[in-house]
Amino acid sequence: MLQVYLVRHGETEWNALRRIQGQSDSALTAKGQRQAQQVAERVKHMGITHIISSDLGRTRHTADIIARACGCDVLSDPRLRELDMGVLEMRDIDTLTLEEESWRAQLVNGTPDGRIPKGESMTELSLRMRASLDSCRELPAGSIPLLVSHGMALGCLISTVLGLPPYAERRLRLRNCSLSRMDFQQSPWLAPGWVVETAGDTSHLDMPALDEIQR
Ligand SMILES: O=C(O)[C@@H](CO)OP(=O)(O)O
Repeated sequence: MLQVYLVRHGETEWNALRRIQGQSDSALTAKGQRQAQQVAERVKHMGITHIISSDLGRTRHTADIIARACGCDVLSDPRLRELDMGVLEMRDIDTLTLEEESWRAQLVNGTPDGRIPKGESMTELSLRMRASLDSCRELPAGSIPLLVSHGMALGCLISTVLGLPPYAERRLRLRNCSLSRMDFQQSPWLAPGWVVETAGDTSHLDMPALDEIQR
């Protein structure tokens, strides 16, 4: 049975300041680097064979820390990037105008093809995340990959595997450096496919991590 581990990157400067990143980037804080070391300690004896990361800086830095502990190289997959949040990237979440807030709301209220201007829809996000997950099935037998990605991106992936709409990710709390796992199950009794083994586990972190809206 293929097991795929999923890690959200460590806390960043803009996570702590409540600024929207999307496909823009900010550096890991000291706390974020410590979180990455702690998740690395947790997984280093799990036989991870491949570390596959979004190509954004915050995920690459987290992946490099995990890779050093696991003795693996990091492969880059841009399909694991965070949702493109268009014109709202780099903005402070708390100072959006009513109109801007209404664009953001389209991501979470099920508006068909809803998106922030110049940004990406949740359906587009879920399709590219699912394609990245599915490509793990092409790795050699016995591989145990670990994917390093983002809060909305991983939430969207887990939600859609469960048969929920992509925006159900709002109902999942995936804190910085939380660990999740999906298995691809071939069973004569159950429909073959992806199964969520665990989501958002932070038991390896020694201090509370922010959730993605830092409340
Ligand atoms: O892009 C962001 O600001 C947040 C949104 O949830 O995602 P992440 O910190 O996981 O990249």
